[in-house]
Amino acid sequence: MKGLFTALMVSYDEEGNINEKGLREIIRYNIDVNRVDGLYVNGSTGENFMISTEEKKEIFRITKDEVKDRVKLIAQVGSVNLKEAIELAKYATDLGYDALSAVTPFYYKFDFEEIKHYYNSIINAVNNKMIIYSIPFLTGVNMSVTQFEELFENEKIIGVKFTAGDFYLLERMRRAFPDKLIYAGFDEMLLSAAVLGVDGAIGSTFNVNGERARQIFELAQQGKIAEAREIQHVTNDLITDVLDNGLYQTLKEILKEKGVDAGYCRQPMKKLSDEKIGIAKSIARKYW
Ligand SMILES: CC(=O)N[C@H](C=O)[C@@H](O)[C@H](O)[C@H](O)CO
Ligand SMILES: CC(=O)C(=O)O
Repeated sequence: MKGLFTALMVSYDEEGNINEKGLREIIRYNIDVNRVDGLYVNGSTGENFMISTEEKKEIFRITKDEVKDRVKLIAQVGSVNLKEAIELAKYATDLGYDALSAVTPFYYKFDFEEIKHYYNSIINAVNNKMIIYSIPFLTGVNMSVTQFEELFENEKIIGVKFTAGDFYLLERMRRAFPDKLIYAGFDEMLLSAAVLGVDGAIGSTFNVNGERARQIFELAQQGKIAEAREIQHVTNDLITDVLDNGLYQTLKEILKEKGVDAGYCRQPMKKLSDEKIGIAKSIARKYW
């Protein structure tokens, strides 16, 4: 389960319905061109927190059907609705997903005891493994090394997707948990995280920039830091341009430029203006 995982985008049509043909094209592009080791399905990048339970299941089903066993699959099932999270955990496990992941429960200020109960309830309901999805800038949930340690006492909890810029905490986690899987979550900090010894990375920009991400990660592992840094610089020029123009919408427009029917984002995310579509197209020309 080590390596690079794309946080999979989902193609929606202009009315916000899942475009199955487009989703399958995005999946194939990730396997054939980005050549990632796996897909992280129904994360933030999949616009998971704006869709229904049935739609989440449909995306899990289509993705597994398209991938078969060609790459590893992680199903993000986390939800403030714990019953939904358990239902999705069972569904994805039955489909044959290699691991589950769940975002820390958000919106209400759950205390640690509640968070721990949430993770153990999900993973103990199924015969599968759990990767904690920690993304404090969106959830407001910050956990300490000691709290991660308490969660990791459950052997079915095998790792964490660490989407934060706190490299002190990341180093402490690597030191404390040499046998757990740590995935870097911010693509713009991939090199720094790789130097600290993460096992892999999960990223939205890998939908278009998988090849450069691979180079950064592997060069870092070989100790070729100066070379890796040059590729991180280009990658971050790209990421800065994408973030300035609207993250998920721009990634979808770039995919369209590459012939992939990536569709639109789900409302309330807005459509890009014609001007911004033009900028997205120029980004696609500039970096490829
Ligand atoms: C919220 C979100 O999309 N996070 C992604 C994964 O953690 C990242 O891949 C970022 O999108 C990316 O690093 C750009 O900031
Ligand atoms: C990678 C990431 O944050 C996500 O899509 O869940």
